[in-house]
Amino acid sequence: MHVEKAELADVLVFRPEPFRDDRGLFTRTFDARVGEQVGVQAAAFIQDSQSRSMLGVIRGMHGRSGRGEAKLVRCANGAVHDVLVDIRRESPTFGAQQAFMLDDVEFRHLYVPPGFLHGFQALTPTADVCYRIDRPHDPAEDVAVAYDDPDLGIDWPLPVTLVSGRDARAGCWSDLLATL
Ligand SMILES: Cc1cn([C@H]2C[C@H](O)[C@@H](COP(=O)(O)OP(=O)(O)O[C@H]3O[C@@H](C)C(=O)[C@@H](O)[C@H]3O)O2)c(=O)[nH]c1=O
Repeated sequence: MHVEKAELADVLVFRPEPFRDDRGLFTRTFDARVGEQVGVQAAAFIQDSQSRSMLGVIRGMHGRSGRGEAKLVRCANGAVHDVLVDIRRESPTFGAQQAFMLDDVEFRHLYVPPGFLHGFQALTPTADVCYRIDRPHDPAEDVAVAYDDPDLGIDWPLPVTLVSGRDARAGCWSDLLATL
């Protein structure tokens, strides 16, 4: 498993080496020893989640107030266009965004430190995204910015087929900036 630094400060991309044969494939999805070498402690991730999205669905852009949460994100089935936005004022990449292809071919696995907005669009008929967080989910700390906010200007690859009611009502980037 290799680890690459993303363009966004402190974001890491874990790249496993899937083993394929006539049966299908085997891949490690994470290796605690590799994580430890780059400062990511596997034991910190205390809640695992999985979502399934249909083609064109967007979930995001979601963040967390307070001290935020760190995340490990991967796509176990299908493919997603995954987007991060750095919302850490003190960061050299504050306000910048980066997109990643997460799929069940390369199995890239993102480490996202606290202080980011996160969202994705499903690129396949179904896409299963698995993520682990280092604090229990608390809806009271949910922060959201509209996926189509013009100031954020995220370039989603497909027409949008569906978003949640919460995401449809999400606030704007400039309002979030005023709170940071
Ligand atoms: C995120 C989450 C949701 N839920 C519940 C709340 C709600 O009833 C139902 C669906 O929640 P949502 O509609 O908020 O799920 P979703 O829109 O998929 O939210 C997720 O989006 C991606 C982009 C992220 O980065 C995640 O951190 C998370 O915010 O599941 C939990 O119980 N635990 C959780 O950790």
